[in-house]
Order: sequence, then C-alpha cells, then structure tokens
Amino acid sequence: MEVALKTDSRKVKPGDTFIAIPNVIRDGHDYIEQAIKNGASRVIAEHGNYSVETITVKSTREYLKDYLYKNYYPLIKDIKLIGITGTNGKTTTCLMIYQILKMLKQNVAYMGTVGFYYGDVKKPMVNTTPDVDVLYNMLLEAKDHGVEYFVMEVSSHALDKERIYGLEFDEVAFSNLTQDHLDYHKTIENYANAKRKLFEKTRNEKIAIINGDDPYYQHFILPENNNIVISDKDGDLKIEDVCFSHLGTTFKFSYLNKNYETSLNMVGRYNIYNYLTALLLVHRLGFAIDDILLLNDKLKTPSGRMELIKYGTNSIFVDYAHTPDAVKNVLISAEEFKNGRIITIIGCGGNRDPLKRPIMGRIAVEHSDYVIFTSDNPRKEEPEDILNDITVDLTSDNFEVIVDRHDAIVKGMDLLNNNDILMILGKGHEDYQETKTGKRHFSDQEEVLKYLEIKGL
Ligand SMILES: CC(=O)N[C@H]1[C@@H](OP(=O)(O)OP(=O)(O)OC[C@H]2O[C@@H](n3ccc(=O)[nH]c3=O)[C@H](O)[C@@H]2O)O[C@H](CO)[C@@H](O)[C@@H]1O[C@H](C)C(=O)N[C@@H](C)C(=O)N[C@H](CCC(=O)O)C(=O)O
Ligand SMILES: Nc1ncnc2c1ncn2[C@@H]1O[C@H](COP(=O)(O)OP(=O)(O)OP(=O)(O)O)[C@@H](O)[C@H]1O
Ligand SMILES: N[C@H](CCC[C@H](N)C(=O)O)C(=O)O
Ligand SMILES: [Mg+2]
Repeated sequence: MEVALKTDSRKVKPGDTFIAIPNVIRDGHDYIEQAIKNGASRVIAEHGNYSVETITVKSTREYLKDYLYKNYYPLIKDIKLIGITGTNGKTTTCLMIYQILKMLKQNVAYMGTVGFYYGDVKKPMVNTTPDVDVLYNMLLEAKDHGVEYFVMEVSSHALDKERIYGLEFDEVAFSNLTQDHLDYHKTIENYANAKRKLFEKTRNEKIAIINGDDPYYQHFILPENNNIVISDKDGDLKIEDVCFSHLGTTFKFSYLNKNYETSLNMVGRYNIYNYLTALLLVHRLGFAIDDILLLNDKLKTPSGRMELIKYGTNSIFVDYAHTPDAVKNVLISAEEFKNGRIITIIGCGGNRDPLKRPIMGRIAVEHSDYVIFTSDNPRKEEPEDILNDITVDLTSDNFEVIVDRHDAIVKGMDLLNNNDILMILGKGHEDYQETKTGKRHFSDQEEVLKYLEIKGL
C-alpha cells in the first residue's frame, strides 16, 4: 500500500492528487504545473489558481501530517517502533539491533543513513530520516511484508521539521550530543531540544536508554518514561574492565544485580555504549540477555565504521567520523592499540556546519603523527576554502594539504612503513563524492583496494 497523496511531481500518475509542500530550499508550489502535466487531477496548495480542481489550505504541511496520521497511522500502529537519536552512533546502534533481531529470527526493518532494509530487500536512502510521507510509505511497505519491529535513526533535522509527526515510539535511545549541525540549529541548546522531542514521543511508560556518560544526559530523562542509564560510573547498567586490541574489545557489565563478561569484534570505547544500548533495547522487547550475548561473534560493525583493511603489518581503517567528537573518539581508540605511527586523512563536508572545521583540524593533528587534509564532499563550496577553514589555526608542521582525495589516499598509503595505522575519515560507507559538478562514484575502500592491487597485494 502507498500513501494516496503525492508530494513529488515526478511520481505523479494520471488521476493522482498532488500536494505542494514548501521545504527548506525548494517549494512544491513550483512543481504544480509539472504535476498537472503528469496527470494530477487535483491539487492541494497554499496559494494559486490551477487548471484542475484545487483545494486551498493554510498550511499544506499541517494538512499532510494530519491526513497521514488519520488515514495511515491506524494501519501501522502495531509495528514496534524503535528510534535512536544522538550526534554519533545512530547507524551503528540501529544496525546492531537489526542484526541481533534477525539472528533471533524476528521480522525486522531498519531505516537510516545507509538504507532501508527488511527481509532480503536493501534500498538506498537520501536522508537519514526522510520526510513524513516517505516515512509513512516505508512503514506501510514494512507492514505489507509482515515486519514486527522497525528500527530507525531519528536525526535532529527530522525532529525539528516534524518528519516523524504522530508516530509513537515503543523504545527510544540517546547516544550522545556533541557539536554538529550548528549551521542549522544555531545553538547547542536548540540542537538538544530538537533531540529531546523523540523522548516526548514515547508511548506511556516505555523504554528510554540513555548514555549517562554524556554531559547532556539529564536532558533526556523524562519522568513519564521507563529510563535505563548506561554508564561506566554508576548507571543502571555499569560498564567495567574494558580491554582493547586492534581486532576487538572485551569488557564486563552489571545490570539488575547480575554480572556479565563479553567481547566484541569491534574497536572503540563508544562501540561498547552502542552495543549495550542495542542489547538493552532488544532485551526489553522480551529476549534474554544471555541469548543475545551468544550472538556477539557474528555481530559486525556496519560498512565504513572502523572497517579494517590490512596492508602487511599496517592497519588501514575507513571510518565515517565527520564530527569533532567522532574524530577524537576514533583517534583515541587508535592510540590505545597503536604500535607504530598514526597517519590520518580527513576533510570536512561543504554546505554543512563550518564551525566544526578548525576544531576537527586541531583534533586531527593533536592525535596523529601526520595528517593529510583533503576534500570530503565539497558540495557547492570551493574545496580550497574548506581546507583553509580546517587548517587556518594550525601551528604544528605535521600535516599537508592534498585537495584530491584519490591523491591523498595514495600518499597516505605510500607513507606506511611497519605497524602503522592509516585512518581514512569522514566518508565511511559513502560511494560517491559530491562537488559543484554533481555526484561522482568514489569509495575510500575501493581506493585502498585498487592501491593494493597495483602493488600486487
Ligand atoms: C537542505 C535541506 O535540508 N534539504 C532537504 C529539503 O530539500 P528541499 O528544500 O530542496 O526540498 P524538496 O523536498 O526536495 O522539494 C520541495 C518539495 O517539492 C517537491 N518537488 C521537488 C522537485 C521536483 O522536481 N518535484 C517536486 O514535486 C518535493 O517532493 C517536495 O515536496 O527537504 C527534502 C525532503 O525532506 C530533504 O530530502 C532535503 O534534504 C537534503 C537531501 C539534505 O541534505 N538534508 C540534510 C541537511 C538533512 O536533512 N540531514 C539530516 C541529518 C543528517 C545526519 O544524519 O546528521 C537527515 O535526516 O538526513
Ligand atoms: N556512540 C558513539 N559516540 C561517539 N562517536 C561514535 C559513536 N558511534 C560511532 N561513532 C563515530 O561516529 C561515526 C558515525 O557513526 P554512525 O554512523 O553510527 O553515527 P550516526 O549518528 O548514524 O551519524 P549520521 O548522523 O551522520 O548518520 C563513526 O564512524 C565513528 O567514528
Ligand atoms: N548525514 C551527515 C553526513 C556527513 C558526511 C560527510 N561525509 C559530509 O559530507 O559532510 C550530514 O548530512 O551532515
Ligand atoms: Mg546515521
């Protein structure tokens, strides 16, 4: 089943009703003629006269949200909805839940940055959390395929723009709040308030898992929720005795007076929090902790999250760190198991929070032996301007700038000696690079593999 109203003129078929939504940059009203050309027989708009039946409303966005809630929410309300928010860790945690529930033979769907997954279906996504009509279509598609659990990433943009309007979550989680998207939210308080909205959207007495070691955690503890705090100090779930290697992590934890010991095939202290959030959310859906722990051997980090490629004795990690906190976390993780130098390749996306650029530059040179600054997705900006923002305050000499990302990766690989670590940060799973001229195919992993192939390795 699909939502009957169409918001995108390109998807309109003869006889459809087109609703014109003004968004951040584009306005659906500019596409009404296109929708009519494609056969729309009715238009819902805020203004204008058109050649087909037209309903004029004060706010098409409000109209659409109410329409979806009234007509489609009853059809999908039995799906158990699990939502994760936070600056970093949403994709990783959601995909852990998705893998665990699949291994427990449950019918589960995932929706977020890297796609929309259920059964054997894997579809790409444009946004981490899409607009409300797209989201309803996904929930309806999941329902048609018998999905019982729907795990989704909830971005701050989505919360602010009410892309999840009317949905009630059974379980929610907060991973962390650090600097990102201040171009959009302006202040960290606005950013925190946007994220808090997810916690207000829980069904009564439902589960909220909160990272108690984040300075903002109290913001997310609402009295109406069943809150479970994770911490390495004094949480409801307490983490202890953490040990790292470049292949994995072992740790202990206690929860409800029981002690557990386990290991993960992934690096990074933050992944312990991601994992324990996933574990608690699945457990509170009705599965035993001991049964979930048995699956750890088969649990994988998602593509582009500290993804390891070996090059002789050197370790190359491709990681999606694109915020100051994430860059710091992954570099600190690498420092914990390094036996040689850390060489980092990093840039910053264009048309996104410029305030984070010099901070990321500083963190990179502080926690690496050598840094090659390069382009991420410059989007509509000049790559050189972004690189200048990143490096403008740097006083050390342990870095260079190579604008072309391919050349930067080749240089980084050339620099590796023995037991060195190469951190290629920012683009993770992305298979494109977006510049002024559009998107072209580009993958950090493929660049590394091509280099190894040329070397005959
Ligand atoms: C800058 C920005 O926020 N843009 C978002 C915005 O796009 P927009 O203003 O261009 O408008 P649009 O929705 O494409 O077009 C307006 C209306 O015209 C209609 N239209 C448009 C074109 C056409 O030919 N025919 C037509 O009918 C559209 O269907 C829509 O109804 O509204 C769209 C629908 O919601 C979003 O997909 C799009 O996200 C872009 C891709 C984006 O990059 N957004 C980022 C900032 C974002 O939202 N990121 C968050 C979090 C990132 C994170 O994980 O940290 C996310 O959730 O992805
Ligand atoms: N819990 C965490 N705390 C801090 N950093 C993390 C955490 N989990 C992952 N990271 C770092 O952040 C990067 C992005 O992780 P992930 O894709 O899971 O986050 P996300 O919240 O989905 O990001 P986005 O909003 O861009 O989709 C990882 O590659 C890693 O460097
Ligand atoms: N979902 C994030 C992704 C950033 C990834 C990074 N590679 C970049 O392009 O800045 C955003 O839209 O801000
Ligand atoms: Mg994500």
